[in-house]
Order: sequence, then structure tokens, then C-alpha cells
Amino acid sequence: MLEILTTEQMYDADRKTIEAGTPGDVLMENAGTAVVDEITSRWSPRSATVLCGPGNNGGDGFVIARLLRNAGWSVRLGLLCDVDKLTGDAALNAKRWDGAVERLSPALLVGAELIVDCLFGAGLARVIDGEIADLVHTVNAGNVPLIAVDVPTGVDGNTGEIRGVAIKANLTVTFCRAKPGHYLLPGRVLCGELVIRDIGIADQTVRDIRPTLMRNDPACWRAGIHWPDLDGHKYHRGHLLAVGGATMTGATRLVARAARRVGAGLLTVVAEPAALPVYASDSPGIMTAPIANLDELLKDCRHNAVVIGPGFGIGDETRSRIIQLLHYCRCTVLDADALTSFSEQPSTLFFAIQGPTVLTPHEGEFARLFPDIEGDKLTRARAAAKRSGATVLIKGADTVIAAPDGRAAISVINAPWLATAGSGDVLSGIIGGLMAQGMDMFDAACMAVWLHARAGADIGPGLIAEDIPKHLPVLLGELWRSLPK
Ligand SMILES: NC(=O)C1=CN([C@@H]2O[C@H](COP(=O)(O)OP(=O)(O)OC[C@H]3O[C@@H](n4cnc5c(N)ncnc54)[C@H](OP(=O)(O)O)[C@@H]3O)[C@@H](O)[C@H]2O)[C@@H](O)CC1
Ligand SMILES: Nc1ncnc2c1ncn2[C@@H]1O[C@H](COP(=O)(O)OP(=O)(O)O)[C@@H](O)[C@H]1O
Ligand SMILES: [K+]
Repeated sequence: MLEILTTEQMYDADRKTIEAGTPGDVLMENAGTAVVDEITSRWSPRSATVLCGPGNNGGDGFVIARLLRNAGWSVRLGLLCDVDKLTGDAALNAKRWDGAVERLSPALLVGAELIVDCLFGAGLARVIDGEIADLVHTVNAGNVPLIAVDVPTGVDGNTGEIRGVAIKANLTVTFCRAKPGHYLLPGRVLCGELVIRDIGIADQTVRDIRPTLMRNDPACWRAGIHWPDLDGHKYHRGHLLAVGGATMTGATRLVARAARRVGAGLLTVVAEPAALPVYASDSPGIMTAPIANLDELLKDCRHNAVVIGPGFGIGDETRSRIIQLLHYCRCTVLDADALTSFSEQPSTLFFAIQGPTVLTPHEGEFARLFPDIEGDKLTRARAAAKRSGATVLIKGADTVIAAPDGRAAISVINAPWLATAGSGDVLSGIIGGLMAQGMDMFDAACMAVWLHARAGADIGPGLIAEDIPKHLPVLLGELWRSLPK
């Protein structure tokens, strides 16, 4: 279930399944059954209110109300429109519900000990306002479990954006595959726990839609990892140049630690001579070289990867260094100051990018480099990758990675502990270390984000950036042992 489908792709999968012989009301029954399963496995029977909208999301609500009542729950159901306005499978399931159909109003919530939100799902077509918006506010203000069906009402399934107001759920149950809005902020937070349930749409039907967006998972890139050969040597694992700042040396020291831990065969920090002893004393396993030799170093094709930007400083010197090194088409990671240095002339940078390059902006750096690209994070990452010819990784709690060819992935691991200075530097080092070993740029960016997020989640409270590289052997060992032997 790694694919993420847009609402349009999901409608397509529904339609193809129905055309292939599964009636729509069977899908709706399966959807309602799945939601009731998830509810009854978490909460004991109690008074529930099901809020139904005018479309098929509301139709799911009628199934849920019936099944909960059959399971011994006391259920009230409110409908946004007249029951005779319902059509298709929703109308069919309204007939199968033998309880009262009440008008949607705050009175429905009095005494409710659990609320099921079936107002709008994939069909949310415009901003929610007026009485429905008031009801959403009242529901959110209550203190009872709130279960959203498909998506929390008000969350745009494709973008995760709030259309007016939105339900803040404790649990969201969606069907077949997740949608981008389940993982992009703020939708990701509004979903609460997310459960994806099969309702009878075949995997092949999903594959036929050719989704290009995935949940970032080892299954997407495990086959692309370059593990060391039994008879290999260090040069087979790449030689990464980490271009370091003259004064803010911590950032590139973190880059170096991460790149070496993830397996880069050799690592040289290239910096102003005065700073080299600081880098050299950080760890006996690294080499150092003066930055005046950068050109010479790059002429040696064994130096196959470069990370530049963290702690490097902003300005002309940074720009010219980067243009100079991009000329060699080595695997390159451009982060932090490397990105900000091109805020005034981004097209100069994009023109110079010819080899495998990963850009790793946080939201601020992204806005400086791509000021005219707007929209949700996924749309922006894809547009930026297409424009720059690089893999673009926009950082944050909902990190998105996009390749110039349109492939994209969203990180689905929650790891708020990563919000600490230096953790982005570690991420750049991991990407550089993986590319140095020969991994494809998009796969390397995805794998690095996964390792980084898993380290964040595993280490948890108290994490500092220096802890992340130390945890990499555990995660790499896990990946190594999971290979078919
Ligand atoms: N076989 C299947 O397809 C399956 C589908 N399944 C379920 O179906 C759901 C999708 O159903 P759906 O397409 O009917 O859309 P839905 O979200 O119910 O809303 C559409 C209605 O809302 C209205 N409306 C929209 N925005 C509004 C607003 N801001 N303010 C007010 N009104 C607004 C809109 O009105 P209109 O724009 O037409 O005027 C229309 O009447 C999906 O999320 C899943 O739960 C499952 O059962 C599995 C099988
Ligand atoms: N709430 C969060 N949840 C998960 N990851 C986060 C969160 N906030 C920040 N991060 C991650 O932490 C890292 C911070 O990087 P960055 O902003 O470049 O900081 P620095 O420059 O100090 O290293 C990024 O990988 C980002 O995705
Ligand atoms: K909903």
C-alpha cells in the first residue's frame, strides 16, 4: 500500500473496480464495515452520533450507523440535506437505515460520546462556510473521540489544505490507498491516527493507474542500495568532498560524521587552511585539504561526490565555488547557504546544474530560491525539480522529495525530535554519503530521509543532531538483515 493516490485517481480506481463487476454498494458496505471494525476495536459501545453529508461520504455514514447499531451501540444520525436528495449508493444505504434521520444541528451532539464525521470526503468541492462551518467548530470544541471517514471534513484530499474549516480527528479511516492530503500539513495533523483499509480494489487496478507518488518506504529504494562487495575496497565506496566553512565548522563536521557512518569510503573536508585543524581534530578518520585545491581535487574522478552549503557563508565566493564545482558534474548536494546564495539569481544555478544534484531547502530557503512557485508542498517540490533539473527535497514534518521526471515521495514517519539545530546538516551528509556510493540521486534522497526520520523516531526525546549519525549502523543493519539471502 505504498502508492498515494490523488482523489481523481481514487475515483478512477473505484470506477474501474465497479466496471470490473464489484457493485458500488459493495465497496460502500466494505468501507463502512472497515470503519466500524476500527471503531469497535478501540472503543466500547457508547452513544455515537454520525454526521452525514449529501454524497457518498454520507452514504458511508448510513452504513456505519446501521452496523454500529447492530453491534449494540446507541446511534443518532444527522443528515445535511433532505433524504430524498441522496442518490445512488448513498440513497440505497439511507433506505437500509431504519433509525431516525435528524437535521444536522448542534443538538445532535448533546450526549454524544463518539462522533463519526461523514460530511465530506473526496468530493469536497469548495470552501466550507455558514452553518456547516459553525457545526465543525462545535464538533472540534467537544472532548469526545472524533473519527473521520476517508478524510476529515474540510481537508483537501489532494493538498492537505483546509478549505475554510476542518474537523480535527483522533482517527481517520481511509480506503484502498492514502491521498496526499493525509500526509501533507496541516491535513496530516488533522487526521490524527491514519488507518488505510482494503475495500476490495485490486492492487493491479491501482498499478494500472500508474501512480508516481509514494509513501517513503524502504520498499521503494531498497534494491538501489549499493552494499559493499565482499572483495571491494574503500574507493569502491566513493570519496566525498565536504566543503566546509571557515568559521562555522560544526555544520560540516556533522555532514562528515553522517556521510562516513552511512558508508562513504573516504571523506575529505575541504576548507580554508586556518580551519582545517578544527576539522582534522574532530575525528581521526577524516582527511582535510585546502579549499584552494578544490579544482585540482575535482579533476580526480575518484572524488565523485560533493556536499556544500552547511556553514559555508552566503555571497559571491559561495556562488563562484558552486558554479565551478557543478562544472565537474559530480554527485552534488546543495544545502543551506549554497541555496540562499542564489536567491538573487536562481537561474544561474539551475543553468549550471548538469549532473546528479540534490537541493535540500527548508521552507525559508525554498521561498528564496523559488519565490514564484506556490501551492502545496508536493506541487511546489515537483515544479522546483522540473525547473532546476535537480532532485528537490523540501524539509519539515511532512518532508517531500521530488525528481525532475515527476516521481515523488512523502515522508510518513513522525519524528518531531528532529527539529533541532544541525539535524539538516546530518541529512545532507547522509545524502552525500549514499550518492558517493553510487546510489541514484532520488533514491539516495529518499533513503536519507527515511534513515533520518527513523533515527529521530527511535532516539526520541533528548535527541541532538550528533546522535543521528551514531544511530545509522542500527538502521543500516536492519536494512541489511532484511535482504533476501
Ligand atoms: N464507489 C465509491 O466511489 C466509493 C466512495 N466512497 C466514499 O465516497 C466519498 C466520495 O463521495 P462523493 O464523490 O459523493 O463526495 P463527498 O465527499 O461525499 O461530497 C460530495 C457532496 O458534497 C457537496 N459539497 C462538496 N463540498 C461542499 C461544501 N464545501 N459545502 C457544501 N457542500 C459541498 C457536493 O455538492 P455539489 O458540489 O455537487 O453541489 C456533493 O453533494 C469518499 O470520500 C468515500 O468516503 C466509499 O464509499 C468507497 C466507495
Ligand atoms: N516537526 C518536525 N518533524 C519532523 N522533522 C522535522 C520537524 N522539524 C524539522 N524537522 C527536520 O529537521 C531537519 C532540520 O533541518 P534544517 O532546518 O536545515 O536545520 P539545520 O540547518 O539546523 O540543520 C530537517 O530534516 C527537517 O525535515
Ligand atoms: K469525512
